[in-house]
Amino acid sequence: MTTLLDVRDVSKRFTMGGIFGRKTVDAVMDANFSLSAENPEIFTIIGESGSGKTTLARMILGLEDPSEGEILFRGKRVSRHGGRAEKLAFMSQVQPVFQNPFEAFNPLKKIERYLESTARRFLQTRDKAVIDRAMDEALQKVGLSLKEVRGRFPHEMSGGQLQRCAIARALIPNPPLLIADEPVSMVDASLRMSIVNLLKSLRDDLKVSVIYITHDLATAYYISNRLIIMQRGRIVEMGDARTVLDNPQHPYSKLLKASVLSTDDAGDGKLATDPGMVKAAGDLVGQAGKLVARPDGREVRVYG
Ligand SMILES: Nc1ncnc2c1ncn2[C@@H]1O[C@H](COP(=O)(O)OP(=O)(O)OP(=O)(O)O)[C@@H](O)[C@H]1O
Repeated sequence: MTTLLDVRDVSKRFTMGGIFGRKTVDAVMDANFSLSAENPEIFTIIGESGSGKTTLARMILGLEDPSEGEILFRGKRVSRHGGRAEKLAFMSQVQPVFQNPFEAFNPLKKIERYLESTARRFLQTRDKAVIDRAMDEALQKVGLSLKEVRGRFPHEMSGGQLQRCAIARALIPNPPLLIADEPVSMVDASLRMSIVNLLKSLRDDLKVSVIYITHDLATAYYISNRLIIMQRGRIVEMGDARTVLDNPQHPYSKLLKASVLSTDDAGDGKLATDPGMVKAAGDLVGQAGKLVARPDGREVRVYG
């Protein structure tokens, strides 16, 4: 297997405050997983608020350096430092899609301006015909066209359409990997599934791998190949998405699943939790993980 992304023993500790009020947060602890270059997949990172999902994504994007461990993309170490050309080459391979498309676009700028500057930057050309073609191709991949988008400002589009434009922008350099951090949580409920299906078709039709970060177990179940469940910085369970979600092994994963089924808040993407159960699950985290063989022959790794 050729490895696309290799996350090896990665931890991130933030230190805040001065010498007297110093505080540290272990945002990510000992994360390990890898994605294959040959088999594009949707790899989901799930966990409630503050569990370290975004920090892990920022390290994969080279926006933060790990405190320990290393992240390799196609065998090369990902780092916040490095020259402009090196960064551009990396960014053409790994592109982010953020949560709020309305924040990703300046309300005073036409959408095509963003697409244009991305195309100019990655294709290293000023040729208008080449740039227009690249923009149109990327927009077609998300079910839009340059004709539909041209001349429009962000507020003239729905959240779903704007998120498609953000995904189109990310696709301009033809990256093999997208990191989508809660890409549907700010999109109208009625349009969410169309974005989720779009991620699925990027994987199936364009062979793009997607790291999908979410609170939402339902969409995770629907599109993911594999997933990891994070709690307070640690991966507590990892495996085939349906195997894990059909029959979670770790107490925290069980709790997440139970919370979705039992609270009204789940629709907002926030999971209500019982503090007693969270503590019980938390106490188990930090013990060595073990592979659990399931009767159907599949395996999940369970920590605790
Ligand atoms: N730059 C930073 N400085 C200090 N602490 C940070 C920083 N970034 C994140 N943290 C802390 O690290 C922990 C993990 O945060 P992170 O944003 O990665 O979680 P998350 O799972 O993405 O949460 P959410 O779903 O709310 O976005 C939290 O306790 C957060 O407060």
